[in-house]
Amino acid sequence: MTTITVLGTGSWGTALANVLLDNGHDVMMWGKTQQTVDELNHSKTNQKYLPGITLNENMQATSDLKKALSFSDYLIMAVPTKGIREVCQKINREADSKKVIVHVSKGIEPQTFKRISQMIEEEIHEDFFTGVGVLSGPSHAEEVALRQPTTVAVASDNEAIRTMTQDLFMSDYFRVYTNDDLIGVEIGGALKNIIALAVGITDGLGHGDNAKAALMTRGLAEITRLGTKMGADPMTFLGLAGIGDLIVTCTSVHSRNWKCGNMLGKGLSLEEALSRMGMVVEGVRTTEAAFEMAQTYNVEMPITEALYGVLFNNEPLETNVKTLMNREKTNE
Ligand SMILES: NC(=O)c1ccc[n+]([C@@H]2O[C@H](COP(=O)([O-])OP(=O)(O)OC[C@H]3O[C@@H](n4cnc5c(N)ncnc54)[C@H](O)[C@@H]3O)[C@@H](O)[C@H]2O)c1
Ligand SMILES: O=P(O)(O)OC[C@H](O)CO
Repeated sequence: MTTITVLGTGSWGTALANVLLDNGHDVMMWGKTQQTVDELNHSKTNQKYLPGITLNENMQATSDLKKALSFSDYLIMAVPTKGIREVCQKINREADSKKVIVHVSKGIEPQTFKRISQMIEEEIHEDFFTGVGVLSGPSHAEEVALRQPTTVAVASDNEAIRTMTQDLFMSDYFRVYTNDDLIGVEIGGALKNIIALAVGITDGLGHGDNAKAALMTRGLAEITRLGTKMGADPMTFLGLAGIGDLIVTCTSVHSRNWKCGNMLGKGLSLEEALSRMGMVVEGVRTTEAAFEMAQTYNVEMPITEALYGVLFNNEPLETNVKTLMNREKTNE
């Protein structure tokens, strides 16, 4: 049995804590919302994020970060990309020992173009830092919390973090592969959300499966182009953190990014769609980052550019579909 601290009491942090508890580990969750913390402790549920699901009976949580950090030196960080730096700064204030941090978030920071492991490395003081990894792949919290078969990859430059994380999470319903391409695993997880938004839009517009397949296939080409420019191994995009996650996010009824895109396709504004979601839709912020990266590094990303125009410049959906279809003819 290992002690583990999970930071973030949203859908994904809760589902992953449940996997670790099912594996017999001693887990402490930390969240900033006292009501959710109380519910996890007393009802063993998290109705806002995982409605109708009863969690492991040993589920425990606290809103006291110092207590959560003194519980374990192995941290799972499960907060949206936007909150990563803030949580790291809080760790610097409250920690008293070195930590391994495995994050499970999927995004890239606009303007800096930083991946999440890079933000963590920048923010966490060396006195509190052992190393960083990422757990990613096709995995919706709603299914993991129901113990439905799921496969993911763990990546880190540190082999001990890869194998330790694999050992802690592996179970008969949660299979973990190691991967030594940290850049590729993080980029794949982040960029697939852009394509899922685009697929949601095309589905919302009433287009068919041909359009969906086209966006996924040409989307994977964009992800691979930018990813390799950032230093990823192109083969990673044919694995769980690449095409695997792209498939699930573009086709699952659980996907927040697909649902948000679908509402846009049906005519809602971005503000309306986001407020109806009530959960993080990482692809919106990542579209901003990837659009800027494409310009800066001169990478061709037509789907990302079209989506950026829709999300941030109020460009009409149908016009952008026509623009994509009528781009200069080219070779596949
Ligand atoms: N939900 C999934 O199925 C799933 C699966 C794989 C990866 N992810 C990724 O995990 C990350 C978290 O997603 P989620 O689905 O759990 O989101 P969510 O919207 O369900 O929950 C987010 C949680 O983070 C908390 N939070 C937000 N900002 C915070 C801050 N600054 N400090 C502390 N807590 C903060 C919120 O209170 C909430 O509890 C995202 O990057 C997402 O892409 C989600
Ligand atoms: O629900 P989404 O769109 O945030 O996707 C969640 C996970 O990344 C799927 O693997």
